[in-house]
Amino acid sequence: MIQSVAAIVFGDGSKESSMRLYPLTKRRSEGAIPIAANYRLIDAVISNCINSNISKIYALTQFNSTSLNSHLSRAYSGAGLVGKQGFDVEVIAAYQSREDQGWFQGTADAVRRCLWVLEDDHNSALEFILLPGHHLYKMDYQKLLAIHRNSNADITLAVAPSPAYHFRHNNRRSSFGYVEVSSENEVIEFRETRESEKMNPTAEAEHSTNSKNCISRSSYRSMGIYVIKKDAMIKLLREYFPRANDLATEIIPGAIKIGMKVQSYIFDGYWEDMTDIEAFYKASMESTRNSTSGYNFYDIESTLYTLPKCLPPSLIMDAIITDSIIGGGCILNSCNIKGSVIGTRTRIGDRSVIEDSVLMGADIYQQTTYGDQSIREEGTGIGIPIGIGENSYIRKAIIDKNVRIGKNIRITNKDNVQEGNREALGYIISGGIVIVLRNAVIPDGSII
Ligand SMILES: Nc1ncnc2c1ncn2[C@@H]1O[C@H](COP(=O)(O)OP(=O)(O)O[C@H]2O[C@H](CO)[C@@H](O)[C@H](O)[C@H]2O)[C@@H](O)[C@H]1O
Repeated sequence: MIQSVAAIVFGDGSKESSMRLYPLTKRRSEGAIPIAANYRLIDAVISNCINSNISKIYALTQFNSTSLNSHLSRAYSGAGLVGKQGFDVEVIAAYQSREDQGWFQGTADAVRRCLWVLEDDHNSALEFILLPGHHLYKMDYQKLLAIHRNSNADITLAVAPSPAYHFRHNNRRSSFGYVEVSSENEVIEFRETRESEKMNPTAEAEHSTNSKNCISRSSYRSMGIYVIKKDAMIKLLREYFPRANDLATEIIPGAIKIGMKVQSYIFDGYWEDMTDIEAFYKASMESTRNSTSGYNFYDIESTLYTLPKCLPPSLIMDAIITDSIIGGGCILNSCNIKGSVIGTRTRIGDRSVIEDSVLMGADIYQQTTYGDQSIREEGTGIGIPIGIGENSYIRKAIIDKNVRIGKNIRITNKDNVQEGNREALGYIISGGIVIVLRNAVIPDGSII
């Protein structure tokens, strides 16, 4: 286990950052979003730490953090993580004190206000690895740390080639970190680039020679992942930039300006930073295919950990299921499921068809008999049990947790709406994908 480095995982900081995956973040932070039937997004980053033998992990949480805090402490604290003794995830929820009034104002402010914990005598870390908590990727952080140490850098950024995908589809993205590096991969320039300022994608991919400085340059996208020497971090946050709130827009460019050594680690593996609903949907659909693209959930060399649950095996009766993943404890009657993610404790009624969709499942098994007519009031939604009723058709949708979907409904985005807020009716359409809100009730016969 590496004792000299500790990880700082960012939960979710603000209303703004939580909007990119809205409405999945209406009542939870980004890291707590269920993914691939059995997991939460934050499991990917925590598992990277565990698989990289980083034993001390601080999770800084603030906005909509109840379910994230609960998942982290139940899954990874104390005896929760079976067979992985010595690992510790410490949740530091945003707090106020006599000196520090108000909430954390950004990533730099959050770290600064937790320095007293990070500086603790019991904490032997000499470096910190700072990680966004909602990205889906596998990275051996030891490789990143090796680059950082071998180049004797103060800060090392993980960077990725900029895929054209982000330029073509990502209209809602407000900013990303644009990095220029020298032929030795030292960072020459870092700036957080607004959508309107984006460089031409073809030009960006090209390597260029800066005639003035005679430096060969290449451009990359920052992954928002940083290794920082403890001393440098304390100096940057307390002495040089005591009022800076944000790491990306203030601290990193500031460090380059004052001459600190900022190195880059080029990562060319699968990485999805979940910048919007379309990205989440795409990553979910990839999880249903046995292909080399996408996140490998089946890699025994790097286990994806999560909260162990005492769930019975899924009960599948006369159903036809293709190209799909099914979580634990589901009850699937005579239904047809294709290209879909079926979350834990999902119930689906007879003759229903689910295609290219993500069902997040349920937190509880309902005690009512499924479809009990005696408690149903037609057209009102009253008496509809959690799950999908019989004879319903759902295509290209995300159904959040604990949703009660009646019988004979159709969710296919029949009018081909691209963006639409129908929260009062229990759903939102984003990028042409219908998202049914957590706990929503969709009455019998509804057509969306
Ligand atoms: N006060 C707070 N407390 C706890 N958590 C907080 C927080 N404020 C923010 N966070 C979390 O910290 C992470 C970074 O969030 P930011 O909003 O600062 O940057 P963004 O994700 O847009 O871009 C970043 O990541 C992209 C890659 O996705 C880079 O390109 C870009 O340079 C970089 O700024 C997110 O996981 C966010 O939820």
